[in-house]
Amino acid sequence: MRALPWNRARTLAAELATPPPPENVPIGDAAGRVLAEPLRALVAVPGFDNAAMDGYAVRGAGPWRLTGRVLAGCPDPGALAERTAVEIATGAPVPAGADRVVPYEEANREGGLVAIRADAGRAWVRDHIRRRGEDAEPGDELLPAGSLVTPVVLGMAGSVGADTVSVVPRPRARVLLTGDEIVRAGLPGPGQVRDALGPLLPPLLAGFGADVTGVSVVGDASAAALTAALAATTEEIAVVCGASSVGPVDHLHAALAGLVATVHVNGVACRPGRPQVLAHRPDRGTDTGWIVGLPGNPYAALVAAYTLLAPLVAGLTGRGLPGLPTVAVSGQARPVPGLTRLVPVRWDDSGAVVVPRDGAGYLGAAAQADALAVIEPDWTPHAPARLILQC
Ligand SMILES: Nc1nc2c(c(=O)[nH]1)N[C@H]1C(S)=C(S)[C@@H](COP(=O)(O)OP(=O)(O)OC[C@H]3O[C@@H](n4cnc5c(N)ncnc54)[C@H](O)[C@@H]3O)O[C@H]1N2
Ligand code: MOO
Repeated sequence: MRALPWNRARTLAAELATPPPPENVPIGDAAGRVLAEPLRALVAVPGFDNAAMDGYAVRGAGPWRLTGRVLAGCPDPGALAERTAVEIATGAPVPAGADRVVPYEEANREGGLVAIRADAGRAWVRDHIRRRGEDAEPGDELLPAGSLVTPVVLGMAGSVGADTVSVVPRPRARVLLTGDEIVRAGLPGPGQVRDALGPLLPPLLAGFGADVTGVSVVGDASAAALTAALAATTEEIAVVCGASSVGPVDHLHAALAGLVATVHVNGVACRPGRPQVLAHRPDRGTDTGWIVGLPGNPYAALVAAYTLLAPLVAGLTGRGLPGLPTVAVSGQARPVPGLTRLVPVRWDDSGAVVVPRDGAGYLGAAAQADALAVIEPDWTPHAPARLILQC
Protein backbone atom coordinates (compact mmCIF):
# COMPACT_ATOMS: atom_id res chain seq x y z
CA MET A 1 0.00 0.00 0.00
CA ARG A 2 1.29 3.47 -0.99
CA ALA A 3 2.11 5.96 1.77
CA LEU A 4 -0.84 8.36 2.06
CA PRO A 5 -0.37 12.14 1.92
CA TRP A 6 -0.33 13.53 5.48
CA ASN A 7 -3.58 15.49 5.07
CA ARG A 8 -5.40 12.49 3.64
CA ALA A 9 -4.24 10.18 6.44
CA ARG A 10 -5.41 12.68 9.03
CA THR A 11 -8.85 13.23 7.50
CA LEU A 12 -9.35 9.52 6.83
CA ALA A 13 -8.78 8.63 10.49
CA ALA A 14 -11.42 11.17 11.54
CA GLU A 15 -13.91 10.07 8.86
CA LEU A 16 -13.72 6.31 9.41
CA ALA A 17 -14.50 6.25 13.14
CA THR A 18 -18.02 6.84 14.46
CA PRO A 19 -19.18 7.66 18.00
CA PRO A 20 -20.98 5.09 20.17
CA PRO A 21 -24.48 5.74 21.61
CA PRO A 22 -24.58 8.77 23.93
CA GLU A 23 -24.94 8.83 27.71
CA ASN A 24 -26.38 11.40 30.09
CA VAL A 25 -23.94 12.61 32.74
CA PRO A 26 -24.28 15.15 35.56
CA ILE A 27 -22.82 18.50 34.52
CA GLY A 28 -20.26 18.17 37.31
CA ASP A 29 -18.73 15.19 35.52
CA ALA A 30 -19.00 16.44 31.95
CA ALA A 31 -15.90 18.64 31.58
CA GLY A 32 -13.78 17.56 28.61
CA ARG A 33 -16.56 15.47 27.07
CA VAL A 34 -18.22 16.11 23.71
CA LEU A 35 -21.91 16.96 23.29
CA ALA A 36 -23.81 14.10 21.65
CA GLU A 37 -26.89 16.27 21.14
CA PRO A 38 -27.35 20.02 20.81
CA LEU A 39 -27.40 21.87 24.13
CA ARG A 40 -30.80 23.59 24.47
CA ALA A 41 -32.09 26.10 26.98
CA LEU A 42 -34.62 24.64 29.43
CA VAL A 43 -35.58 28.08 30.76
CA ALA A 44 -35.46 31.69 29.60
CA VAL A 45 -32.33 33.64 30.53
CA PRO A 46 -32.86 36.01 32.21
CA GLY A 47 -35.86 34.25 33.67
CA PHE A 48 -37.61 37.55 34.46
CA ASP A 49 -37.08 41.27 33.85
CA ASN A 50 -34.46 42.27 36.41
CA ALA A 51 -32.34 45.21 37.46
CA ALA A 52 -28.90 45.54 35.85
CA MET A 53 -27.82 48.12 38.46
CA ASP A 54 -28.41 48.90 42.13
CA GLY A 55 -30.67 51.96 42.35
CA TYR A 56 -34.34 52.78 41.90
CA ALA A 57 -36.94 51.25 39.60
CA VAL A 58 -39.17 54.11 38.47
CA ARG A 59 -42.38 54.60 36.50
CA GLY A 60 -43.41 57.71 34.55
CA ALA A 61 -41.87 61.16 34.90
CA GLY A 62 -39.83 62.07 37.98
CA PRO A 63 -39.46 63.02 40.71
CA TRP A 64 -40.82 59.74 42.05
CA ARG A 65 -42.33 58.89 45.40
CA LEU A 66 -40.40 56.03 47.02
CA THR A 67 -42.76 53.23 48.05
CA GLY A 68 -40.54 50.29 49.03
CA ARG A 69 -37.56 48.03 48.33
CA VAL A 70 -37.08 44.91 46.15
CA LEU A 71 -34.15 42.56 46.72
CA ALA A 72 -32.82 39.66 44.59
CA GLY A 73 -34.82 36.49 45.24
CA CYS A 74 -38.11 38.37 45.75
CA PRO A 75 -40.78 36.09 44.19
CA ASP A 76 -43.27 38.89 43.38
CA PRO A 77 -42.24 42.54 43.31
CA GLY A 78 -45.82 43.72 42.57
CA ALA A 79 -46.54 46.65 40.28
CA LEU A 80 -45.42 50.28 40.30
CA ALA A 81 -47.96 53.07 40.16
CA GLU A 82 -47.35 56.13 37.96
CA ARG A 83 -44.68 58.54 39.38
CA THR A 84 -43.53 56.10 42.07
CA ALA A 85 -40.22 54.27 42.65
CA VAL A 86 -38.86 51.32 44.61
CA GLU A 87 -35.28 50.87 45.74
CA ILE A 88 -33.95 47.85 43.84
CA ALA A 89 -30.85 45.59 43.96
CA THR A 90 -28.98 44.25 40.92
CA GLY A 91 -30.66 41.00 39.84
CA ALA A 92 -33.93 41.71 41.66
CA PRO A 93 -37.16 41.39 39.64
CA VAL A 94 -38.36 44.69 38.27
CA PRO A 95 -41.95 45.53 39.31
CA ALA A 96 -44.56 45.51 36.54
CA GLY A 97 -44.94 48.94 34.96
CA ALA A 98 -41.37 50.13 35.73
CA ASP A 99 -39.81 52.05 32.83
CA ARG A 100 -36.22 51.91 33.96
CA VAL A 101 -33.77 51.60 36.81
CA VAL A 102 -31.95 54.78 37.84
CA PRO A 103 -28.55 53.82 39.36
CA TYR A 104 -27.75 55.33 42.79
CA GLU A 105 -24.95 57.35 41.16
CA GLU A 106 -27.46 59.17 38.93
CA ALA A 107 -30.14 59.69 41.57
CA ASN A 108 -30.87 62.15 44.37
CA ARG A 109 -32.92 60.86 47.27
CA GLU A 110 -34.41 63.41 49.64
CA GLY A 111 -37.07 62.59 52.13
CA GLY A 112 -39.44 60.23 50.40
CA LEU A 113 -38.61 61.47 46.90
CA VAL A 114 -36.16 60.27 44.24
CA ALA A 115 -35.05 62.49 41.33
CA ILE A 116 -32.43 62.41 38.57
CA ARG A 117 -29.29 64.29 39.63
CA ALA A 118 -28.74 67.56 37.79
CA ASP A 119 -25.23 66.41 36.75
CA ALA A 120 -26.32 62.94 35.56
CA GLY A 121 -26.02 63.97 31.91
CA ARG A 122 -27.75 61.62 29.51
CA ALA A 123 -26.36 58.47 31.08
CA TRP A 124 -29.62 57.87 32.90
CA VAL A 125 -31.44 57.44 29.57
CA ARG A 126 -30.42 53.73 29.52
CA ASP A 127 -33.12 51.65 31.17
CA HIS A 128 -30.73 49.29 33.04
CA ILE A 129 -33.27 46.46 32.81
CA ARG A 130 -32.23 42.98 31.62
CA ARG A 131 -35.30 41.69 29.83
CA ARG A 132 -36.70 38.18 30.22
CA GLY A 133 -35.30 35.90 27.48
CA GLU A 134 -32.92 38.45 25.98
CA ASP A 135 -30.03 35.94 26.21
CA ALA A 136 -31.92 32.68 25.61
CA GLU A 137 -35.47 31.45 25.20
CA PRO A 138 -36.59 27.94 26.25
CA GLY A 139 -35.75 25.48 23.46
CA ASP A 140 -33.08 27.68 21.87
CA GLU A 141 -30.15 25.63 20.49
CA LEU A 142 -27.14 27.09 22.25
CA LEU A 143 -24.41 24.74 20.98
CA PRO A 144 -24.46 22.00 18.31
CA ALA A 145 -23.65 18.32 18.84
CA GLY A 146 -19.90 17.77 18.58
CA SER A 147 -19.02 20.77 20.77
CA LEU A 148 -16.37 20.27 23.42
CA VAL A 149 -17.74 20.70 26.94
CA THR A 150 -15.45 23.32 28.43
CA PRO A 151 -15.81 24.88 31.89
CA VAL A 152 -17.53 27.83 30.19
CA VAL A 153 -20.04 25.52 28.50
CA LEU A 154 -20.81 23.94 31.87
CA GLY A 155 -21.42 27.37 33.40
CA MET A 156 -23.79 28.19 30.57
CA ALA A 157 -25.51 24.78 30.90
CA GLY A 158 -26.15 25.60 34.55
CA SER A 159 -27.56 29.03 33.59
CA VAL A 160 -30.09 27.47 31.25
CA GLY A 161 -31.27 24.95 33.84
CA ALA A 162 -29.44 21.75 32.83
CA ASP A 163 -28.56 19.15 35.50
CA THR A 164 -27.23 16.63 32.98
CA VAL A 165 -25.91 16.78 29.43
CA SER A 166 -25.96 14.17 26.68
CA VAL A 167 -22.35 13.38 25.83
CA VAL A 168 -20.33 10.83 23.90
CA PRO A 169 -18.64 8.18 26.07
CA ARG A 170 -14.87 8.76 26.25
CA PRO A 171 -13.05 6.18 24.12
CA ARG A 172 -10.63 3.92 25.99
CA ALA A 173 -7.21 2.96 24.71
CA ARG A 174 -4.70 0.25 25.62
CA VAL A 175 -1.05 0.93 24.90
CA LEU A 176 1.15 -2.00 23.88
CA LEU A 177 4.87 -1.24 23.88
CA THR A 178 7.02 -3.59 21.85
CA GLY A 179 10.73 -4.27 22.03
CA ASP A 180 12.85 -6.53 24.23
CA GLU A 181 15.21 -3.58 24.73
CA ILE A 182 12.59 -1.39 26.43
CA VAL A 183 12.84 -0.88 30.21
CA ARG A 184 10.08 0.98 32.00
CA ALA A 185 11.90 2.18 35.12
CA GLY A 186 15.42 2.86 36.35
CA LEU A 187 18.55 3.40 34.32
CA PRO A 188 18.91 1.33 31.12
CA GLY A 189 21.66 -1.32 31.04
CA PRO A 190 23.81 -2.24 28.01
CA GLY A 191 21.66 -2.45 24.86
CA GLN A 192 18.57 -1.34 26.74
CA VAL A 193 16.43 1.73 26.01
CA ARG A 194 14.39 3.56 28.60
CA ASP A 195 10.73 3.80 27.61
CA ALA A 196 9.61 7.26 26.47
CA LEU A 197 6.15 6.36 25.18
CA GLY A 198 4.62 4.84 28.33
CA PRO A 199 4.89 8.21 30.10
CA LEU A 200 3.97 10.23 26.98
CA LEU A 201 0.85 8.54 25.66
CA PRO A 202 -1.65 8.44 28.58
CA PRO A 203 -1.68 12.20 29.16
CA LEU A 204 -1.42 12.91 25.42
CA LEU A 205 -4.47 10.72 24.77
CA ALA A 206 -6.29 12.30 27.69
CA GLY A 207 -5.77 15.64 25.94
CA PHE A 208 -7.19 14.16 22.74
CA GLY A 209 -10.27 13.00 24.71
CA ALA A 210 -9.53 9.30 25.39
CA ASP A 211 -8.58 7.35 28.53
CA VAL A 212 -5.64 4.96 28.57
CA THR A 213 -6.64 1.95 30.68
CA GLY A 214 -3.16 0.41 30.79
CA VAL A 215 0.31 0.26 29.28
CA SER A 216 1.95 -3.13 28.82
CA VAL A 217 5.05 -4.51 27.12
CA VAL A 218 4.87 -7.23 24.48
CA GLY A 219 8.14 -9.03 23.83
CA ASP A 220 9.67 -9.37 20.38
CA ALA A 221 9.83 -13.17 20.48
CA SER A 222 6.97 -13.90 18.08
CA ALA A 223 4.14 -12.32 16.14
CA ALA A 224 1.78 -14.62 18.07
CA ALA A 225 2.32 -12.68 21.31
CA LEU A 226 1.34 -9.39 19.66
CA THR A 227 -1.61 -11.03 17.86
CA ALA A 228 -2.83 -12.45 21.18
CA ALA A 229 -2.41 -9.11 22.96
CA LEU A 230 -4.38 -7.33 20.24
CA ALA A 231 -7.07 -10.01 20.18
CA ALA A 232 -7.48 -9.64 23.95
CA THR A 233 -7.91 -5.87 23.77
CA THR A 234 -11.47 -4.82 24.63
CA GLU A 235 -10.79 -1.07 24.52
CA GLU A 236 -11.96 0.98 21.55
CA ILE A 237 -8.35 1.66 20.51
CA ALA A 238 -5.20 -0.47 20.72
CA VAL A 239 -2.03 1.57 20.29
CA VAL A 240 1.01 -0.46 19.28
CA CYS A 241 4.34 1.33 19.73
CA GLY A 242 7.23 0.12 17.58
CA ALA A 243 7.26 -3.03 15.45
CA SER A 244 5.70 -0.98 12.61
CA SER A 245 8.67 -1.12 10.22
CA VAL A 246 10.24 -3.96 8.23
CA GLY A 247 12.81 -5.27 10.74
CA PRO A 248 13.14 -8.96 11.61
CA VAL A 249 11.05 -8.62 14.79
CA ASP A 250 8.68 -5.88 13.56
CA HIS A 251 5.61 -8.07 13.99
CA LEU A 252 2.77 -5.55 13.65
CA HIS A 253 1.92 -6.43 10.05
CA ALA A 254 1.98 -10.17 10.74
CA ALA A 255 -0.28 -9.60 13.77
CA LEU A 256 -2.73 -7.54 11.68
CA ALA A 257 -2.77 -10.30 9.08
CA GLY A 258 -3.43 -12.84 11.85
CA LEU A 259 -6.45 -10.81 12.99
CA VAL A 260 -7.62 -10.36 9.38
CA ALA A 261 -7.67 -6.63 10.19
CA THR A 262 -8.52 -4.10 7.49
CA VAL A 263 -5.50 -1.85 7.01
CA HIS A 264 -6.66 1.67 6.09
CA VAL A 265 -3.32 3.44 6.44
CA ASN A 266 0.04 1.76 5.98
CA GLY A 267 2.63 4.51 5.85
CA VAL A 268 2.19 8.27 5.68
CA ALA A 269 4.21 10.58 3.43
CA CYS A 270 5.59 12.59 6.31
CA ARG A 271 8.89 12.94 8.12
CA PRO A 272 9.33 11.73 10.71
CA GLY A 273 6.65 9.17 11.30
CA ARG A 274 6.38 7.43 7.96
CA PRO A 275 5.82 3.85 9.27
CA GLN A 276 2.46 4.44 10.94
CA VAL A 277 -0.59 2.27 10.62
CA LEU A 278 -4.35 2.54 11.03
CA ALA A 279 -6.27 -0.73 11.00
CA HIS A 280 -9.65 -2.00 12.09
CA ARG A 281 -10.84 -5.36 13.28
CA PRO A 282 -13.47 -6.82 10.96
CA ASP A 283 -15.49 -8.27 13.85
CA ARG A 284 -16.12 -4.82 15.42
CA GLY A 285 -18.28 -1.79 14.59
CA THR A 286 -16.68 1.49 13.56
CA ASP A 287 -17.00 2.80 17.15
CA THR A 288 -14.42 0.28 18.41
CA GLY A 289 -11.82 -2.27 17.25
CA TRP A 290 -9.28 0.33 16.08
CA ILE A 291 -5.58 -0.43 15.97
CA VAL A 292 -3.03 2.36 15.57
CA GLY A 293 0.63 1.53 14.97
CA LEU A 294 3.07 4.23 16.01
CA PRO A 295 6.76 4.12 15.07
CA GLY A 296 9.08 3.24 17.94
CA ASN A 297 11.23 6.36 17.57
CA PRO A 298 9.69 8.68 20.19
CA TYR A 299 9.44 11.92 18.19
CA ALA A 300 8.16 9.95 15.18
CA ALA A 301 5.57 8.39 17.52
CA LEU A 302 4.47 11.86 18.68
CA VAL A 303 4.03 12.98 15.07
CA ALA A 304 2.06 9.83 14.27
CA ALA A 305 -0.11 10.34 17.36
CA TYR A 306 -1.11 13.78 16.06
CA THR A 307 -1.55 12.39 12.54
CA LEU A 308 -3.74 9.34 13.26
CA LEU A 309 -4.62 9.08 16.97
CA ALA A 310 -5.94 12.59 17.61
CA PRO A 311 -8.17 12.49 14.48
CA LEU A 312 -9.33 8.96 15.35
CA VAL A 313 -10.39 10.14 18.82
CA ALA A 314 -12.07 13.16 17.19
CA GLY A 315 -14.07 10.74 15.02
CA LEU A 316 -14.92 8.42 17.94
CA THR A 317 -16.19 11.35 19.98
CA GLY A 318 -18.08 13.02 17.12
CA ARG A 319 -15.99 16.14 17.49
CA GLY A 320 -14.72 16.17 13.94
CA LEU A 321 -11.30 17.23 12.84
CA PRO A 322 -10.27 20.60 14.27
CA GLY A 323 -9.00 23.23 11.84
CA LEU A 324 -5.32 24.09 12.18
CA PRO A 325 -4.33 27.74 12.70
CA THR A 326 -1.84 29.18 10.22
CA VAL A 327 1.05 31.43 11.25
CA ALA A 328 4.35 32.62 9.78
CA VAL A 329 7.19 30.18 10.55
CA SER A 330 10.87 31.13 10.53
CA GLY A 331 14.04 29.12 11.06
CA GLN A 332 15.49 25.96 9.52
CA ALA A 333 12.40 23.88 8.73
CA ARG A 334 14.12 21.98 5.88
CA PRO A 335 11.17 21.11 3.55
CA VAL A 336 11.44 17.80 1.70
CA PRO A 337 10.10 17.22 -1.83
CA GLY A 338 7.06 14.93 -1.80
CA LEU A 339 6.81 14.81 2.02
CA THR A 340 5.15 16.80 4.79
CA ARG A 341 7.58 17.59 7.60
CA LEU A 342 6.39 18.18 11.16
CA VAL A 343 8.80 20.35 13.09
CA PRO A 344 8.66 21.64 16.66
CA VAL A 345 8.22 25.44 16.91
CA ARG A 346 8.11 28.02 19.67
CA TRP A 347 6.27 31.35 19.73
CA ASP A 348 8.14 34.58 19.38
CA ASP A 349 7.02 38.12 18.47
CA SER A 350 7.13 37.37 14.73
CA GLY A 351 5.15 34.13 14.85
CA ALA A 352 6.66 30.66 15.26
CA VAL A 353 10.35 29.75 15.17
CA VAL A 354 11.71 26.26 14.57
CA VAL A 355 13.34 24.61 17.58
CA PRO A 356 16.61 23.10 16.26
CA ARG A 357 17.66 19.43 16.49
CA ASP A 358 14.39 17.63 15.85
CA GLY A 359 15.65 14.06 15.35
CA ALA A 360 13.08 11.23 15.22
CA GLY A 361 14.61 9.36 18.15
CA TYR A 362 14.42 11.97 20.91
CA LEU A 363 11.76 14.34 22.27
CA GLY A 364 14.16 17.14 23.29
CA ALA A 365 13.10 19.71 20.69
CA ALA A 366 9.40 18.87 20.99
CA ALA A 367 9.64 19.22 24.77
CA GLN A 368 10.70 22.85 24.33
CA ALA A 369 8.01 23.53 21.71
CA ASP A 370 4.60 25.19 21.83
CA ALA A 371 3.39 23.52 18.63
CA LEU A 372 4.34 21.36 15.65
CA ALA A 373 4.47 23.21 12.32
CA VAL A 374 3.23 21.41 9.21
CA ILE A 375 5.94 22.14 6.65
CA GLU A 376 4.90 21.37 3.08
CA PRO A 377 7.48 20.98 0.27
CA ASP A 378 6.83 24.50 -1.10
CA TRP A 379 7.41 26.25 2.25
CA THR A 380 10.02 29.01 2.30
CA PRO A 381 11.41 30.80 5.41
CA HIS A 382 8.85 33.19 7.00
CA ALA A 383 6.01 31.74 4.90
CA PRO A 384 2.87 30.64 6.76
CA ALA A 385 2.40 27.06 7.88
CA ARG A 386 -0.38 25.26 9.72
CA LEU A 387 0.20 24.47 13.36
CA ILE A 388 -0.76 21.58 15.60
CA LEU A 389 -0.96 23.02 19.10
CA GLN A 390 0.62 20.70 21.66
CA CYS A 391 -1.71 19.39 24.29
N1 LIG B 1 14.82 -0.79 6.16
C1 LIG B 1 14.08 0.14 6.77
N2 LIG B 1 14.29 0.39 8.06
C2 LIG B 1 13.60 1.34 8.70
C3 LIG B 1 12.63 2.10 8.01
C4 LIG B 1 12.38 1.79 6.66
O1 LIG B 1 11.52 2.39 6.00
N3 LIG B 1 13.13 0.80 6.09
N4 LIG B 1 11.97 3.09 8.67
C5 LIG B 1 12.67 3.69 9.77
C6 LIG B 1 11.84 4.59 10.50
S1 LIG B 1 11.49 6.05 9.72
C7 LIG B 1 11.40 4.36 11.75
S2 LIG B 1 10.52 5.53 12.59
C8 LIG B 1 11.65 3.11 12.43
C9 LIG B 1 10.34 2.57 12.98
O2 LIG B 1 10.59 1.37 13.54
P1 LIG B 1 9.55 0.53 14.36
O3 LIG B 1 8.24 1.23 14.47
O4 LIG B 1 9.54 -0.83 13.80
O5 LIG B 1 10.14 0.59 15.81
P2 LIG B 1 11.30 -0.29 16.44
O6 LIG B 1 12.19 -0.83 15.36
O7 LIG B 1 10.69 -1.22 17.36
O8 LIG B 1 12.08 0.84 17.22
C10 LIG B 1 12.67 1.91 16.58
C11 LIG B 1 13.49 2.67 17.61
O9 LIG B 1 12.64 3.18 18.61
C12 LIG B 1 13.04 2.75 19.90
N5 LIG B 1 11.83 2.56 20.73
C13 LIG B 1 10.86 1.67 20.53
N6 LIG B 1 9.94 1.77 21.49
C14 LIG B 1 10.34 2.75 22.31
C15 LIG B 1 9.83 3.30 23.52
N7 LIG B 1 8.67 2.86 24.06
N8 LIG B 1 10.53 4.30 24.10
C16 LIG B 1 11.69 4.73 23.58
N9 LIG B 1 12.24 4.24 22.44
C17 LIG B 1 11.57 3.26 21.82
C18 LIG B 1 13.74 1.46 19.64
O10 LIG B 1 14.59 1.11 20.70
C19 LIG B 1 14.47 1.78 18.35
O11 LIG B 1 15.64 2.51 18.62
O12 LIG B 1 12.19 2.15 11.57
C20 LIG B 1 13.25 2.66 10.74
N10 LIG B 1 13.85 1.58 10.02
O1 MOO C 1 10.12 8.56 10.03
MO1 MOO C 1 10.94 7.62 11.26
O2 MOO C 1 9.39 7.79 11.79
O3 MOO C 1 12.10 8.88 10.90
O4 MOO C 1 11.68 8.02 12.69
